Amino acid sequence: MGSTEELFDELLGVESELQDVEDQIKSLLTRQENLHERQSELKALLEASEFATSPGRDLAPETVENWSQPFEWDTQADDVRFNIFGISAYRANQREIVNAAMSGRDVLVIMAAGGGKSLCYQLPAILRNGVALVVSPLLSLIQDQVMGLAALGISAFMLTSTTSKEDEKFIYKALEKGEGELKILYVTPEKISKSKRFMSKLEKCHHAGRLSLIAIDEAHCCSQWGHDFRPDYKNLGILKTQFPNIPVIALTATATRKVQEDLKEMLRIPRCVRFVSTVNRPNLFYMVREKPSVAKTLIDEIAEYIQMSHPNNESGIVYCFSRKECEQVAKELRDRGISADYYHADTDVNVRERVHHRWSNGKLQVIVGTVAFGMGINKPDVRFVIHHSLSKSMETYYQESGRAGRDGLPSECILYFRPADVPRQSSMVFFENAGLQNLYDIVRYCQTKGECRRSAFFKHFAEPLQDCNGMCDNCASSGEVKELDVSDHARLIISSLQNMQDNDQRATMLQLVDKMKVKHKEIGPELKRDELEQLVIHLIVERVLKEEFQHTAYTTNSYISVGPLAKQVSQGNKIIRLEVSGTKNSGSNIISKLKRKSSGLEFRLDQLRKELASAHGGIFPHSVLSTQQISTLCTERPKTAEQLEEIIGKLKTMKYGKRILEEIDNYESSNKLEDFSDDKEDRPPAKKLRGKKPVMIVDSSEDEA
Ligand SMILES: Nc1ncnc2c1ncn2[C@@H]1O[C@H](COP(=O)(O)OP(=O)(O)OP(=O)(O)O)[C@@H](O)[C@H]1O
Ligand SMILES: [Mg+2]
Repeated sequence: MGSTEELFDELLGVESELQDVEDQIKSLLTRQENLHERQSELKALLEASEFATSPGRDLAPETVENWSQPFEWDTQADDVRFNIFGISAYRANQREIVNAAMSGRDVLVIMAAGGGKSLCYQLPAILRNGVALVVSPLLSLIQDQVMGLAALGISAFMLTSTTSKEDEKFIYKALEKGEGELKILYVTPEKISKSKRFMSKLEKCHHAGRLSLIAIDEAHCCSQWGHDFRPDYKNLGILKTQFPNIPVIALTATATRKVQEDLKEMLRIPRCVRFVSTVNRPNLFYMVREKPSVAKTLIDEIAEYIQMSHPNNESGIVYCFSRKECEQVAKELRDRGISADYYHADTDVNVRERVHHRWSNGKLQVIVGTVAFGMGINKPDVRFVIHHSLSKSMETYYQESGRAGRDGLPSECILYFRPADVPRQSSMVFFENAGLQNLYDIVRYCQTKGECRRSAFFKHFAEPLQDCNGMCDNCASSGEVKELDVSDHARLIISSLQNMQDNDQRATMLQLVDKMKVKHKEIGPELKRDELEQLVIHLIVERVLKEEFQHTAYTTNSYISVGPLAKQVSQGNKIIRLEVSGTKNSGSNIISKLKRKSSGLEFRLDQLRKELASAHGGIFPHSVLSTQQISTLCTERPKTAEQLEEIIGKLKTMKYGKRILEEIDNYESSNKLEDFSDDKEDRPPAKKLRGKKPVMIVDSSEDEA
């Protein structure tokens, strides 16, 4: 036996080795967990892509039933669609969905934002006898819908915390006794799970055979895998249990298979007819811009884009990373003459609603918001969505950018990317389920210079590729993309990092790049600072490096360390290539091409719809005329009520026809006169461009009716 001292020394050694082993076990367990997670994700993706490419599937309804054949309600459905809704033709899958619901089947509708899901349940609700129940997650969405339907003369009500006693009485009477005219009733999910009184009235309505259908809008809120999970949505399965013979129509824009399967189970509609439309939004132009490192330069660029491409006050959204950034960006845009305001979770609810309302009515051009400005956005004519910083995943970016162009007209989605934004986001999402994985997916999207942006969405949602038709910067630009072999740079980065790690030092991305800036010159080709930053991010995404997180009392910092694939690069088994643009910033050419010119008549009809909307109780301008209808009116130029009816249907012609025809007539006469002078169309007043002195546009108080 050795001396006590020797024993003690050995004990220390063993303890330290044990600690080492425990650390290794911990890190292996984390790795195992991550791998399991990725494994199941990959399996789900594979399954989805097998499903997507299996013969006979072309994104059409998967059942053998033929929902496109003639049905007995065709004529009546066409009449309501055109003469009440003013919609001249069905979009993809709409007619089939209406037919399945009219046939009494449960239906699951997956349709991209703006695809026209509302019509799919509103039309059967009008055609079927009785009251349709619609569950929707947000008060603001419900209010918009009820107001829109009221403008069409459809008897729609909502039962929420804001409903007056009088209306509540009317609704309960209508449910219980069938008195009064009630066609569509909107409720929030809380009503179903929390109000016994409501459920008992609904029961009576059903018992008397007056419950026509149940629609569950934004149905992805049921699923924890969706992006807007709402606990009260979990209980909606009770509707099918209580009313098994009433068709349920669940609608969502979220495409992942996992969420779809979850929905079927939670809503208890296992045998529903499923209609999946493509995730593609062909009218959206996707583009990624290099984000200038100086904040002011970036705002100048954004302001210039808005003023040049959207000079007629066309609506837009700017998404920012933080609340403070929202406030700053909104102010800076105002300083440059753009009517902008901010929206985030810290703003007072009433102020927030006011901002949203002014924007919806076209009185405010731009909302600068955080992700909190989300689901309640119902505005169809958002012409641009700008991301001041990257989103946290492809899914979120798809949702946020997808708020543009819901009316199907060309709109732009611009994302400003710079590598330094990656650690900012990653230190927020690293603890989320697959948070880093999701973030790195969108980073890959941003860094791609040679591949179609759309293809990233198709891959993400496991859908066969479709043509982009030049509707993204990479497809539209003829700018040359060079691929550099930067494996030597990568090796240098790895060895420096290894060195630092061995000396118990660590570096953030910026510190690492600073270090490399000096060192890498010897190996060439020389990379610029921003290219070195791109490279470090590229290596993280490729798992050659990895981010590690350190918490302080105030913040979480991201440090870079050597990742699982570093060895392969060091040993020369993996080549690292970096894409760099041949021509710098070819995007600006595209931005100037996006410049829009609207005709004088378009502007006049836009003004008219705003005026008519105010005069008709402050409904939304797009409820009077959609932007698409305005553009048809500009080309067709109807002269009689009959001609107008062909375009906008009976109801709208009856309500607004006289004024619309007058406006077109006035425009034509004034233009005839002007034809003799020059083609000075009566265009909207040009917006003041940035001068030496900042121009503040303060919304006048007459705005608010
Ligand atoms: N067949 C159609 N033809 C022309 N416009 C249509 C048609 N169907 C719907 N629309 C219009 O498209 C716009 C978007 O419709 P809707 O609000 O129903 O979309 P959504 O699928 O519910 O989108 P989101 O997921 O964003 O809620 C509306 O202005 C609507 O009037
Ligand atoms: Mg909708």
